[in-house]
Amino acid sequence: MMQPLRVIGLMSGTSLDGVDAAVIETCGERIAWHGPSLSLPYDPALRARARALLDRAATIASDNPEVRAIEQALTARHVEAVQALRVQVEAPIDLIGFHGQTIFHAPQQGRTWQIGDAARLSRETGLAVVHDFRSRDVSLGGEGAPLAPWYHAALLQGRPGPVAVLNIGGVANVTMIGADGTIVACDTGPGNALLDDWALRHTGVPYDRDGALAAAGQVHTGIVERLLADPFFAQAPPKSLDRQSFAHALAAVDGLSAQDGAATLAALSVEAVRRTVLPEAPREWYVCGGGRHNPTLMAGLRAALNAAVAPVEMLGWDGDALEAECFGFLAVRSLRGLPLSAPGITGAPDHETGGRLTCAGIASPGWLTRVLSTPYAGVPA
Ligand SMILES: Nc1ncnc2c1ncn2[C@@H]1O[C@H](COP(=O)(O)OP(=O)(O)OP(=O)(O)O)[C@@H](O)[C@H]1O
Ligand SMILES: CC(=O)N[C@H]1[C@@H]2OC[C@@H](O2)[C@@H](O)[C@@H]1O[C@H](C)C(=O)O
Repeated sequence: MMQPLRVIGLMSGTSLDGVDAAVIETCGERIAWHGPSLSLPYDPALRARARALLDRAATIASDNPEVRAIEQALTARHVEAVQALRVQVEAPIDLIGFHGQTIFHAPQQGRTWQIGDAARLSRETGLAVVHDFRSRDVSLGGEGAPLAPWYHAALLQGRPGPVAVLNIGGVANVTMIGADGTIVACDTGPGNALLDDWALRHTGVPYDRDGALAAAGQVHTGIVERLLADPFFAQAPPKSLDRQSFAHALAAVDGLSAQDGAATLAALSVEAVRRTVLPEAPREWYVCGGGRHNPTLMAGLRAALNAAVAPVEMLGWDGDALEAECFGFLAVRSLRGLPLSAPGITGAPDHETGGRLTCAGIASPGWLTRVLSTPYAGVPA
């Protein structure tokens, strides 16, 4: 068994609220230690600039000066996150897993785009960086997302299925571990993104804090049903979404009161989860991501799913750090050539690895040889 590496995982999700960073010790198959974590918010101006990119990312060139300027500003925030976390850990860090900021995701066009300057991150921290986790999967015909399932499976090891982990970020995604350990995963639909955009427009606050707006409104079920008629919802996994895939839902609720619009968008997110086509009905749903802080979404899920629904804290996990930890875990898997995806997860043709290593300005670390020569012990049960 390989000695675990001490890794900082960095995730900046589709909510565009900031960078989550977490320390994890792992060999890429098991988790030896969950270290400290933190979140560094983007300032509102940076968030607004990044948000503005999303609507035009499909047609912008990769060397567009605004993209590159935002990329540098985001990278600087990631460097700060690493430095802030490092002072909390006495022992040295071996590696960084750097997701980057997704600004466009269209696997059917062979394209997924995460911005972030891995070479700068490596140079300014003096650490090796694994990044670009999704593009190999997409180039092989996979969805490139979700990639958290191997981490969810490692966390759930030994827990009898069928059990589901639901991440409610800007987009929501589920991992289901079946009774025989089979992993099936996909994005379920919008998570918080539509609610965030709606709340910003109507209240000036970029999210529906504690679900208060939605709780005070009426669900317009006709609109929810019309939106759910989109073939995405009846499609079996694998499938994934861009943050903007359901931006037209905002137009569908236009004209409703702030409360009714929020209630209707929250119901869309919940109903999309309920209708997700899974091979087995999970008996337990464990929820991570910012959406678990929204009591209206959580109450909706409890009412809609014929199963136990609880935040992942019930299992002793940290639902705000989970995705950042995940990219630390996947960084080690990438170094070892272990799968990041699989046919039942992203629709990749086989168990596929991915990610790229960037070491800018640091000597070849001794542990790298050790990692690369450690045989893979097998697919985690
Ligand atoms: N107290 C709260 N009440 C309601 N919503 C909340 C609360 N706290 C966080 N959220 C929601 O969680 C979001 C942030 O969630 P999270 O950090 O999981 O998203 P992300 O990682 O950016 O997304 P993704 O998983 O899609 O990449 C906020 O934008 C907001 O919508
Ligand atoms: C393309 C992309 O960045 N997708 C994200 C997004 O945010 C949630 C959902 O959509 C999920 O598919 C994925 O992130 C998680 C961490 C994943 O890959 O598992």
